[in-house]
Amino acid sequence: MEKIHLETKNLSFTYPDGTKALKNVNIQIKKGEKIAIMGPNGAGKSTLFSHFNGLTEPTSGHVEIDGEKIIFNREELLKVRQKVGIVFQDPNDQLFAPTVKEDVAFGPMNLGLDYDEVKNRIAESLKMVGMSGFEDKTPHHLSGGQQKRIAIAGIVAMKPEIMILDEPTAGLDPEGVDKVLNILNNLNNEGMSIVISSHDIEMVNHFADKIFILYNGEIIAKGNKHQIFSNKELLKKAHLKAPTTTEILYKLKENGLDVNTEKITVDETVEEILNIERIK
Ligand SMILES: Nc1ncnc2c1ncn2[C@@H]1O[C@H](COP(=O)(O)OP(=O)(O)OP(=O)(O)O)[C@@H](O)[C@H]1O
Repeated sequence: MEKIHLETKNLSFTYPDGTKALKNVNIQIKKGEKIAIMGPNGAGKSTLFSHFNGLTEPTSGHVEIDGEKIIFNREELLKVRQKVGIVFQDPNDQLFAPTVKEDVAFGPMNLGLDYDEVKNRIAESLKMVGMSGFEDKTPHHLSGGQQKRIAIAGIVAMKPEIMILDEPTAGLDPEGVDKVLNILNNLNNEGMSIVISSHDIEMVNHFADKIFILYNGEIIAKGNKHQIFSNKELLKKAHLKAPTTTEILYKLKENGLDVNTEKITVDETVEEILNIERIK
C-alpha cells in the first residue's frame, strides 16, 4: 500500500475574531501524489496550507506528516519545516534579501549546512527553476514569473519531501504557467509530493492526480479529474468553470447524443466525438 505522506484528522480552525475557517477537514496525501485543492475565494485554502508545516496551530484536530502528529515545540517544528516546504501566493511575502543568491541561501543556511553545501544548493535549485545566471540580481527587479521561480528555488534548496504551493500559476502568462508546471513535474518525478491550490481548471486538468474541493471551510468533494470536472453542479457551487471539453460533451448530450461526459482531456473528447460519428 502507498504510504500516507500528509494527513489532516478532523482539522478545525477558528480565527480570533470567531471566523470558522476550517471545519473538520480530513484529507490524505500519499507519497509522490500531485494534489490540487480548489475552492472559491475565502474557502479556507490558505488557512489549510498554513497548517501543513505548523505555521498555524489547529483549534481542534491535527496534522500528521509520515504518520507523526505535528507537535508545537521549536525542535519538532524545525523537523516538520525541513520536510514540508511552502511557497506563498505572493512572492513579495517570501523574497526579502538584496540578491537572488542570498534569498535562495536563506533556507539552507538556517538548516545549519556548511558554506560549500549552501553554494551547491543555490546552484542546483536555480538550475532546476531555469534561473541560473540571475544570482546577483535584486529579486524585486525581476518579473512576476521570475520572482515566482526564485521563490520556488528558495524552497527547493531546502530539499523538502513535500512541497505546498498557494496558487503557483496565478498571474503568469501561458509560457510562465508551463515553466512552473515543468518544474513541479520534474520535482515530482524525483519523488516529491506536491500540493497546490488553484482556480485554474485547465491547468489542474493537466497537473493533478487528485482534487479536493474546499467550500466554506469544508471538504465537499474529492476525486480524480474525471469525477470532479464532469460534475457541473459541484463546479458551479465551488465557483469554478467547467473545462471547455466538458461543456462540449454536455451540449452534445443535451442534443440527444449518447456521450460519456466524464471524458476530460482534449484527446478523450475528440475520441468520444469520433465514436458518435462511427456509430452513425
Ligand atoms: N487573519 C484573519 N482573521 C480573521 N479571519 C480571517 C483571517 N484570515 C482569513 N480569514 C477568513 O478565513 C476564511 C478563509 O480564508 P482563506 O484566506 O484561508 O481563504 P482562501 O480559500 O485561501 O481564499 P482566496 O482564494 O481568496 O485566497 C475567510 O472567510 C477569511 O475572511
